[in-house]
Amino acid sequence: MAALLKQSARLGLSGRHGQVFCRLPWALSFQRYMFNANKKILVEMDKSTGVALMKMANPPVNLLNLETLTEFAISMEKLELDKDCKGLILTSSLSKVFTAGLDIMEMCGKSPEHVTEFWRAVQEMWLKLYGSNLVTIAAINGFSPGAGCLMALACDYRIMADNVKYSIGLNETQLGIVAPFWLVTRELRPSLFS
Ligand SMILES: CCC/C=C/C(=O)SCCNC(=O)CCNC(=O)[C@H](O)C(C)(C)COP(=O)([O-])OP(=O)([O-])OC[C@H]1O[C@@H](n2cnc3c(N)ncnc32)[C@H](O)[C@@H]1OP(=O)([O-])[O-]
Repeated sequence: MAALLKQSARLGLSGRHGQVFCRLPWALSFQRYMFNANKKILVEMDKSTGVALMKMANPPVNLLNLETLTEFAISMEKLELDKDCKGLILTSSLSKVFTAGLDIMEMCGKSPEHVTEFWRAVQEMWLKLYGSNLVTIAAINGFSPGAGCLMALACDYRIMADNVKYSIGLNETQLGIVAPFWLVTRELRPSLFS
């Protein structure tokens, strides 16, 4: 994946929003930094390649709760502000789960205010990823139901571990959750709305 990004940079390929890559100056080579606010989202930025590796790290199944979604949005903002960052690989620190999707406990028995705040954070996560100027790659290294699939769809490229046990898909209707309109209109059935 890093090689894919490097190759894109060498060929001068454009990102989704017309961003053109260029080689990094020698002075920045081999520089790395890491950040994580609450350790649910780990980011390792390699300035020599311009590629950031972002790992979801919320065991046991990387649930996307309000805290994790907020941390994700902040991490994306930091990377967007880093002029050296050209690409992002989004993956999981867990061995067999990319993410189990939205934490359904955030929608169960909670106040309307909390649920509103939670869904706003879900939309913000999608906006940050889908609207990113970075070249984004989802490295799906395990199960990826519901919002895990949404995250993968929001990236420019998706690569999934070659294991028949792992599944990916939008299964939220089985839980009585309707896919948000912005997901349907922008990614699933765009031709219907253009
Ligand atoms: C598209 C836009 C809308 C999106 C909607 C969604 O994302 S809707 C969501 C769509 N997502 C799904 O439908 C995911 C369904 N989950 C799965 O398919 C499996 O958990 C797995 C295959 C991801 C991992 O299998 P595994 O054998 O490695 O792990 P395990 O199964 O033993 O789980 C460990 C613990 O996590 C708990 N927990 C899990 N998920 C959720 C959740 N979403 N929430 C809360 N809790 C959840 C589980 O109950 C258990 O708790 P316990 O008993 O320890 O207190």
